[in-house]
Amino acid sequence: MKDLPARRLLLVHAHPDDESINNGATMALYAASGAQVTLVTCTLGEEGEVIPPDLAHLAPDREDRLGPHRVGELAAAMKELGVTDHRFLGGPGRFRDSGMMGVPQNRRRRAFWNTDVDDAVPYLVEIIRSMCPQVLVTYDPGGGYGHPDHIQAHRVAMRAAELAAERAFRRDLGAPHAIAKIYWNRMPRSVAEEGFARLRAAGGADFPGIAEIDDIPGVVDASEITTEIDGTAYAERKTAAMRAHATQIDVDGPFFALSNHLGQPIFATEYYQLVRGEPGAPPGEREHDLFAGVAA
Ligand SMILES: CC(=O)N[C@H]1[C@@H](O[C@@H]2[C@H](O)[C@H](O)[C@@H](O)[C@H](O)[C@H]2O)O[C@H](CO)[C@@H](O)[C@@H]1O
Ligand SMILES: [Zn+2]
Repeated sequence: MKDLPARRLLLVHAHPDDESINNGATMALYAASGAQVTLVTCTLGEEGEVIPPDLAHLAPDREDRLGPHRVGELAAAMKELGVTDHRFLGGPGRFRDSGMMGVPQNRRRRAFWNTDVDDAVPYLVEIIRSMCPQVLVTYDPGGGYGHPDHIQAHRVAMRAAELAAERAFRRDLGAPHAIAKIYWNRMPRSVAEEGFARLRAAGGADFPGIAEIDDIPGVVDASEITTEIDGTAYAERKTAAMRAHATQIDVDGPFFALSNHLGQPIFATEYYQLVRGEPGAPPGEREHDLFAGVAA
């Protein structure tokens, strides 16, 4: 197909930091294998909190310069993962971070949550039709943990995947392309529980508290998991990418905390649920490759 790499993976995320937390090892693994890894981030994370005191001036209720700063954090994180193709949906700053569910920022004019899905979708259709991914990764319908921008990123990603394949939809955005496999980010509850047991055994690391399992995005029963990607060889790259998001993530060895200072485990094996396309493993067995079963 054109002169594109043989394997092409597209990830759609809401804020700079989500990609490293959810898929850092997977992205590093496929980038190292020569696949094209394209990250689309829907906002700049303008409404985030700020962990380092010396950067507190960037906050949205102060200088409101957190968005541009996080663009730099994302670039540093991508360098750690070896990912060279990362884009903002509609260009940097088109859709603004909406804040947590229920805050007044949800209703701002440019808030991603306040955007009609069909106004955002064409920007992603154009990307899909230009890089022709065989695999798409995004959040489940609940956005992993209910953040409005995560829910909206799910909606835009799923709708764009559908319309990108429609022959009658906006041919000015490129030739139709059907994505072979679509996955949602998931975490088996049993693995999450084991991770928190490790954190407690380590005395909670250096964090003042420990997060709850339901703070981890996409936790489901292990029976829902179709695919696990063993990124052990890329654990240090994932951790380095998470450290690069210094305004949002505080890393302590194999553990981290967000700006709520509640410790969570870092997982080098990352889990997925195949929701569109044919599984690449026998019934009852998990895939160990997102491209399993995809025609070369
Ligand atoms: C991982 C993620 O999606 N982070 C979002 C989230 O940030 C959280 C938010 O600031 C919350 O108030 C804190 O308690 C929590 O610690 C943060 O992780 O929401 C932000 C605002 O929309 C967003 O910028 C950030 O990327
Ligand atoms: Zn997020």
